[in-house]
Amino acid sequence: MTEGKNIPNSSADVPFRSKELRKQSLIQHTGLVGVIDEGTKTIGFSIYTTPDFNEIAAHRVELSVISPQDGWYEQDPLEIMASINKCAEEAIKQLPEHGFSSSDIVSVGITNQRETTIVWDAVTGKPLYNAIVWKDIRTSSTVEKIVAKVQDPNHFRNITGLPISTYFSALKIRWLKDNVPEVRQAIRGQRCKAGTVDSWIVWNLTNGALHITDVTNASRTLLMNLETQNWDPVLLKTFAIKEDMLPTIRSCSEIFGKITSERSALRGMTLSGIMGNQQASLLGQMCVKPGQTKNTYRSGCFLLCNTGDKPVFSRHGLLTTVAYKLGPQAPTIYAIEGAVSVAGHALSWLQNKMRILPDSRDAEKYAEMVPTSGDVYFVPAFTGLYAPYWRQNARGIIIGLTQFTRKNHIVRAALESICFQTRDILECMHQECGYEINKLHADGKLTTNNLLMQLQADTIGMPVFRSQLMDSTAFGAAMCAAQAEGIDLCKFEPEKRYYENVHYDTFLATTTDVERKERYGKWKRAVERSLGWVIKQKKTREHTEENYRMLSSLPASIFLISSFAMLVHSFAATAQ
Ligand SMILES: Nc1ncnc2c1ncn2[C@@H]1O[C@H](COP(=O)(O)OP(=O)(O)O)[C@@H](O)[C@H]1O
Ligand SMILES: O=P(O)(O)OC[C@H](O)CO
Repeated sequence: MTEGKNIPNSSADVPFRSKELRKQSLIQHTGLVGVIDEGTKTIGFSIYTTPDFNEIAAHRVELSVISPQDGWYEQDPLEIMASINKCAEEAIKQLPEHGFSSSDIVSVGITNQRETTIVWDAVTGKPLYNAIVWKDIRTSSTVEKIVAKVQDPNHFRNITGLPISTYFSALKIRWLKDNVPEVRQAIRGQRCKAGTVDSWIVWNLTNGALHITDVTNASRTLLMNLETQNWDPVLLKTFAIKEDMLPTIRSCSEIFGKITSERSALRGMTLSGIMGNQQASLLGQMCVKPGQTKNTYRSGCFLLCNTGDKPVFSRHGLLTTVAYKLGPQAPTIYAIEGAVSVAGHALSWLQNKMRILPDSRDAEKYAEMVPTSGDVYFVPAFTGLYAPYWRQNARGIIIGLTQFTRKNHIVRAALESICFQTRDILECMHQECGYEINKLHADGKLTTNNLLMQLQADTIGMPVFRSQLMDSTAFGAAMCAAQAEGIDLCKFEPEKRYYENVHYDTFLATTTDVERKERYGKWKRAVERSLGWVIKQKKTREHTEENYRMLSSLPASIFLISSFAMLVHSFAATAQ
């Protein structure tokens, strides 16, 4: 564990890849690569030059979330496609000012929020329900039932690398099958297709010609066998899912096919990369050697540690996942992952629900107004806790309040909660892999918060390297798409710094071992108190199939109004 003085900015004058650098570049460009970056909150399309990977054009839009009841998160699959088309169109419009046109785009890659599940009708191409988002916990009772039956939440861990949890796609597909009559009907008629968001995007962009996914996304479904990298018959049987509903599993980087959708400005271009967004940012952060670790700070946090060509199976609740497979014949590289379900989302909550922050971007300013959190600890277990606790029955707490507590202390405690949760996972990774993790690569929107980065270094006692390429995700996906055989826009050689425009800011720890131990001990005590709060999952009216049938038989407007009323009700309840 390193200690030292804070060196905030090593290259602060270059906030992100500068236009000047691009102009001076002597590199002979080999073509452009476009990336669809479909995140939970934001959808974007970015265009990079190759082989130097400068982002020369981008457009991003926010994606709405539908939350019909507590713990349910849905998104509109049609809005996802419309947003992708909009972003591609707008980004392409920016090309002429850089001396390029859309015909220079040689290849397109996709990177997406993982686990989120969509089912659609293969004949009409229409979604049969909203996308069920990864953090949705409507399947809690099914998880409980399955775990009770197999007697162990880790029953499938040696096959999939994952515990049985609401997080993964298998549970969501099963729920859709059990609760949505249209889905059952489509299954009976053999017209039901299911997949993660990448599959939905590819299906739409190719007018239904391709139903595929890549091995990183497939490894998050709880249906893929990590060894064979095929859908596993035992798991398909357990969740009663037919293989013909599921996409074909491919590598992350190969020529998949042409974009044919007349709605897309990308029509005629070649699709050659697909990666789950957290794996893409691992690649984008150049964490290509065993032991190299990154954390992406967004609504949630996702820490991945590269474990090389052998999967490491966790004993402490981390996930084993495919990191990347850069071609059909390329070796499969694995990672061990810990996810923090509520990171930036805690700030959004303070902003939108508690209204003690005007904007989550003000968190730094507010937290800096107090020297410490005043011994306040905030465990944002809104939907339970993920790794290493895996406790669905935990709920959020703010503890240590006194008459002197101000909102600034709570904001600071929210930032610290992100750091403590990160430390929880790093400690586990160290125990699981035995690697001496001695630095942390950081990216994601939240990393613009300097105080958060400093608190992170202070909490873990090791340097934090913040990528100035805030979007390592899209960057990783661009490299993946650009190096596909037959495209050959670049060779993936992380040692050769084609990517020399990637700058890092370094934050060094300023705390002592004793201070860190004391504060972390208190965090652990706070977590203890948050566990087991939910005694029994309440079966609300809306959970029942009968009620779903009733709602779906109502005219859409009434359904919308009733959903809106529920939403208003929940807002009102939280505002009180
Ligand atoms: N400048 C910022 N400072 C602090 N928090 C931020 C900042 N920008 C975004 N956030 C937080 O990051 C989260 C959104 O990150 P984003 O990358 O857009 O979303 P997602 O992870 O959902 O795709 C929000 O929860 C917000 O609170
Ligand atoms: O879109 P993000 O950044 O919230 O990422 C979501 C993850 O892929 C879920 O596992």
